[in-house]
Amino acid sequence: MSEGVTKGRFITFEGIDGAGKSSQIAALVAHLEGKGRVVDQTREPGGTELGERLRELLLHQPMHLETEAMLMFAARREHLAVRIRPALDAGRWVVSDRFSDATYAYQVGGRGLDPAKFAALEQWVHPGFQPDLTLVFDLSPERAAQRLAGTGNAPDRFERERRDFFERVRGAYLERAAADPGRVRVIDADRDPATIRGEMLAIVEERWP
Ligand SMILES: Nc1ncnc2c1ncn2[C@@H]1O[C@H](COP(=O)(O)OP(=O)(O)OP(=O)(O)O)[C@@H](O)[C@H]1O
Ligand SMILES: Cc1cn([C@H]2C[C@H](O)[C@@H](COP(=O)(O)O)O2)c(=O)[nH]c1=O
Repeated sequence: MSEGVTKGRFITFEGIDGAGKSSQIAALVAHLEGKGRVVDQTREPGGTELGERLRELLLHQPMHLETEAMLMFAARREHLAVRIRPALDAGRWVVSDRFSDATYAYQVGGRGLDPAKFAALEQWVHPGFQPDLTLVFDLSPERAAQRLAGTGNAPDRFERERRDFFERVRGAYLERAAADPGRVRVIDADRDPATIRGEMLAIVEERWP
């Protein structure tokens, strides 16, 4: 990296549907921009023209679980090539609503994908590359379902899953956090938004004052 260019950082947000990620992403982006960072906010599946088209299929079209996992990684491959890597190389910060931990949680934990197949896809698509920081918003499926019901939005294919599916997804996120505590931080999302925001910003500030 040439002198004078600030190194870009890659921060990802994770959690079961309805845990409250979206609300907090906006707060983090505003905080980082307030500190003069140039931030690229994005999401998965999605973040590119092709990725957004794949998102439509993934959220609405029934498919085999391995097809689902491979399409998640296909969208991610494009996202890395077109958006994430160029932004980081240019010194920008990238804040993404989900990345590969979501595939581990939803497809391995939730659907029962063979973890060796997940590891092979991860190794193919981003060998040796992980987010600098991952924030997992941890909430019970019961509370998350109440929150989602309150939005009045029509549920997608994932949001229509049963409670036990989300229990497994939640468990897989916690497993992933336990395996890599330096990168993955768990935030108790069953609190008021201001308290959650304070803890989230403290974690980021501690790492990059
Ligand atoms: N801490 C909180 N306490 C109570 N309600 C909350 C809290 N955080 C978010 N909500 C509300 O819960 C709903 C879901 O929040 P949000 O869209 O941020 O979740 P999400 O994790 O991004 O969900 P998804 O992954 O499905 O997009 C929204 O109506 C939001 O206003
Ligand atoms: C990246 C990724 C996502 N999913 C699921 C998780 C959510 O239910 C949707 C995305 O919707 P969001 O409201 O924007 O979070 O997709 C998944 O199953 N596997 C993945 O890798």
